[in-house]
Amino acid sequence: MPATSFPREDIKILLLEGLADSAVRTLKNAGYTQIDYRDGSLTGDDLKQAIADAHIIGIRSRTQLTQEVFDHARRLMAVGCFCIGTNQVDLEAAEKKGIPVFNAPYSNTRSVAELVLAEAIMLMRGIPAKNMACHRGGWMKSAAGSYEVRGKVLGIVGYGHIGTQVGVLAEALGMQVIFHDVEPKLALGNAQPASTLDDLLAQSDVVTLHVPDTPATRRMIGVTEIRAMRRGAMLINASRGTVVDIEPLAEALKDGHLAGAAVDVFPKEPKANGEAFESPLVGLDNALLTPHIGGSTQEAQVNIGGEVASKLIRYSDNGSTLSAVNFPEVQLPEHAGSRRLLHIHENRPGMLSAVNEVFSGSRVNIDAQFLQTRGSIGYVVIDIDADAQGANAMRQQLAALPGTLKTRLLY
Ligand SMILES: NC(=O)C1=CN([C@@H]2O[C@H](COP(=O)(O)OP(=O)(O)OC[C@H]3O[C@@H](n4cnc5c(N)ncnc54)[C@H](O)[C@@H]3O)[C@@H](O)[C@H]2O)C=CC1
Ligand SMILES: O=C(O)C(=O)COP(=O)(O)O
Repeated sequence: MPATSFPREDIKILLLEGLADSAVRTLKNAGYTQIDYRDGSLTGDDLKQAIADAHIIGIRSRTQLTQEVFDHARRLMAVGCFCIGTNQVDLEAAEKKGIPVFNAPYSNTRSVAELVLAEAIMLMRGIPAKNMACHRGGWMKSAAGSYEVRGKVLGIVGYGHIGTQVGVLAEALGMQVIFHDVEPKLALGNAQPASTLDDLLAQSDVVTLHVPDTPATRRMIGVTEIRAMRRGAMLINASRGTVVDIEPLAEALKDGHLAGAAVDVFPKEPKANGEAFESPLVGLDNALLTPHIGGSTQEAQVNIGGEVASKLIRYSDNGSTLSAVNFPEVQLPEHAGSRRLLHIHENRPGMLSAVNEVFSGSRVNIDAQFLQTRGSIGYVVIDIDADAQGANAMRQQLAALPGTLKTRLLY
């Protein structure tokens, strides 16, 4: 195993939110032994204290990594989001500190899509209310308000990885798929783009949301949009709780404007199992509520554990940042025979020449150099022919350059 800047067993890894065993196994197999594994999420001072000495942190969707938290993370070099969404991380704050953030963009896509399809069927059959009635000793045997999904219109808002999967599965059941996205998208199967969001809302029997949490999607489904949906239509939200205004949704379910809703994500979610869940939707028989488990399947979690842990290891061992969400992406070859210097800096004119200046004044030979910039940061990787001491001296000179955010040396 090639040596890294300091021994792998000295690299402290904090894993929160009960990540799958595959994450721990992958890290241990690569030689990382200092793993602080915790089942729940952390907040406030507990999080700041726990992250203070960590070199790598792994989280899921609950842990909020804010600017303030990053300010306490003195040694942090990488973040792994063991999920799709990265809205829980202040990506700009991470970027400004030279910390790449990795996620698993596809590993739970199918799990969410399957749940959504099942929910579409459940809602069209009025199962949430019938199930509740049975639990209360009632019997609601009736075809009133119960429909097949075949031939019905499914409106997908956000036609990305999950949205397209939902569309393909829904067509297999004979649904007619329309979609709305802010980007031009290749329509799969017989899906058709709606001309506007309003057009989609007006046409759909079931509307399902698959947009990320962004300033533009926050409360994008408010009272106006809910009332623009067809009377008796259904709404599914397995995206983020911020996307739907929950009070008007509760009202529409109570007054029958909407016949049902399936909601997996909420504006306020408990931080851990066992903490009380509160929502205006609680107690409504036509609301199918799930505790943010769209991506919580064995298959998804095992795959995510291996995928994100591997990305963190590659960055730690080799410097590669492929598929980082906030960082210049560099896919690097092995560096056997060379010492590798990583220099993360503010992306401003003259940085590269300042870096090269350091080498032109030295007797150190450069074997290879890679540069990539993105947004406000630049990332230079320099493979050099030097002994450990010489390489470390070069690293110190690079670290002293104005505009430097972080340097690392891989032996
Ligand atoms: N409930 C759960 O457990 C899970 C929830 N999610 C959520 O689902 C979201 C979507 O995931 P993916 O499909 O993988 O993401 P994606 O990035 O592949 O697709 C999102 C789509 O939304 C579109 N979009 C963005 N802003 C929009 C707007 N204002 N109006 C209309 N369309 C807009 C994008 O152009 C893109 O096509 C994630 O960001 C995450 O928040 C993801 C996994 C599990
Ligand atoms: O992948 C995502 O974005 C999700 O929402 C799933 O998050 P989780 O891993 O269940 O906390």
